[in-house]
Amino acid sequence: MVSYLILAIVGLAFAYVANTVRCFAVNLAAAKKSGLPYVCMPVYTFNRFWLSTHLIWLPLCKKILPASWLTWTDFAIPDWGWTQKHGIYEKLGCDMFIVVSPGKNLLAVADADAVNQITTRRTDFPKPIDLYGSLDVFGKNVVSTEGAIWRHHRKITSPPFTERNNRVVWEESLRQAKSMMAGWMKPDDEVSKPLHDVSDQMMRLSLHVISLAGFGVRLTWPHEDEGPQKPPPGHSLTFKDALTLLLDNLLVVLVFPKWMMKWAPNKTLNETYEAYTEWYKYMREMYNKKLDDVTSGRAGDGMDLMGALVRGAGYSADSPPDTPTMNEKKPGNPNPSKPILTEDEILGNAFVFILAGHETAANTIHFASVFLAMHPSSQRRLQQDLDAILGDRPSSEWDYDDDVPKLFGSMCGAVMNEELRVLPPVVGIPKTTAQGVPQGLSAAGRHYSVPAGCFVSLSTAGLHRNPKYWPHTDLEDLNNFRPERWLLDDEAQQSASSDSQAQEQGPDKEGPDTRPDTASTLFRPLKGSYVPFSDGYRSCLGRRFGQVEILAVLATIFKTWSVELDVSMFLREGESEETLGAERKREVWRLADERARELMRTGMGTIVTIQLRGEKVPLRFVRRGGERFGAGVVGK
Ligand code: HEM
Repeated sequence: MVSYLILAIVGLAFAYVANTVRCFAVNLAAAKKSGLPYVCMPVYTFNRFWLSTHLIWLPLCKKILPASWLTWTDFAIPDWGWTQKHGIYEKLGCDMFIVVSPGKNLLAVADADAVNQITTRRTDFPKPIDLYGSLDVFGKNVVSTEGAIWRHHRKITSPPFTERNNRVVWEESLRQAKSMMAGWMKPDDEVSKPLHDVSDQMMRLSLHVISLAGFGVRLTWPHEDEGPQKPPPGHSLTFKDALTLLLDNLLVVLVFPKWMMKWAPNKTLNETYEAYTEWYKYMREMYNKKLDDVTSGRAGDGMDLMGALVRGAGYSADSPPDTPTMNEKKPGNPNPSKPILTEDEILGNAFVFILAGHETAANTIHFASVFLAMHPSSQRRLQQDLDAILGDRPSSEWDYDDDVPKLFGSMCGAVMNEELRVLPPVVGIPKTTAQGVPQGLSAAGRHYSVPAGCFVSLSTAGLHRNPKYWPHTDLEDLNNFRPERWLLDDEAQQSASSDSQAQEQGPDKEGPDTRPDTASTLFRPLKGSYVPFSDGYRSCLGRRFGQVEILAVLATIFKTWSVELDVSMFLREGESEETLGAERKREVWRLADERARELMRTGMGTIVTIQLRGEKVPLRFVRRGGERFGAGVVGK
């Protein structure tokens, strides 16, 4: 009996190895046929088993194998697109290459021309939607679907993203940013305490903005609340607590089945389940209220995402939900017996808007603050531009139509663009080719054939550092945050057309995105070389929403405050920042700067978006004029 078992195990192992070798040979042959450069790997980096155990095997391989056998380890961690950036393309001498493995071929792209072709040939290079299944927590949505179903979702979810609605985003962002700062400092304070949770606070700010602008629910900061908030009748958590808990434990929600979250003897799982069910209840209440508003002809305020989703699903005053023919009347409904969007799909879209919209913008504001603390002279230049644009007017008088285009075209826009260049929240935008259908692709005057069933990664980290596309002093300069690279000299500025961002409208519902990424008064990257918001048909729906929010928050903070690296951990006993001599000041700042650089180099990891996963960079905000570590002190 035992010998049969051993035989069966050996047989299975043999079959597994034989199949692995066969798959590798097939993928290698396809890569050779493609005409593209390729490198070989013994494992597929995104294989589930490898993903969960690579931290055990990799050090082991590095210990026992000779260095010449280890070239594949460059690609063996899931975040290799980030750790390698453009360096790997330089090493291989090309801007596109295939990583061949037994599981799948992967095409890595840092070529702008190829990116343009891929993003505009939607059916040839669709999204690998199996990767996005976990986003269907509440229902299918515009992010997790493809083909006709995606078109359907996109058509219904696009209308609220208009300039009129971005005005609401602007106003709420100004309000929330002021409030966040008030939570850190009293009106007479000159300096904040060391802040170790700036990223969490920015996340909260961004959540507050989307909550009001998207769903009409204004969220408050703890210092604005009069005592702890009570959940309303029928709820065990407040809306804010449910949403915050849900997003704080997002990974739990995406990975664990709901029954396990409910029944497992684990507090985090149980609490996350409670947040999940509570948020669902709130969204259903919001949905029902909106349904009532829409079917009785009452208009929604502001951006009103939920209202747009309900109206898009076919409900109106003429077609309340109990009208049997409601959906038959709607053009484009492939199956008249079913609603245009089901209730689950409406809630699914509401959830991904919050997910896609809050972390990306929050990261940008957080890292822009960290970078500005590390580069005081760029910060001063930003503040000079803010003074020139906004003068002495209080933020209640800042004007969306007048001021936003100017902010876009100033150092404020340059800081935002540069942060998104250096640290795009999505470092590899995933696409694929269909099984059985290779796809032609041309780049640098040559024609290639991308293998069928190939995973394609548009490497934002690589493209954004490709020396072909960016003004730079040397290669290292491309890794650095230098917003001044976006500023044009006077002559170039004059020849640039007058502000195109001011006239920008919402995204096209179905066509590829042809809108420029940046203001015309700043450096305009070659199309396809700068894609923090992706591009083409599947470009970000909330791009302008995010940009307006980021500009509003940066302007609010830096008009009044400066940010500095907190140096407390480098002070000796008895030392204080106020009494440090010039030399010692320079020394502690250098140490804080080095630590920040090291963390940004080694501490980043991707879960949905890229962020510092362990230790954070502590910051302090000081009233302008009271800086302790200005450009004069730190020498940059
Ligand atoms: C700095 C801010 C933002 C950045 C950098 C960003 C980036 C991106 C990227 C790279 C994609 C493509 C993802 C992929 O193909 O897998 C995307 C898609 C999307 N984003 Fe954003 N985003 C931002 C803000 C927002 C906001 C504020 C919202 C909504 C309120 C939003 C909603 C969406 C949606 C719905 C999609 C899917 C579009 C589709 O597939 O048709 N994003 N975003």
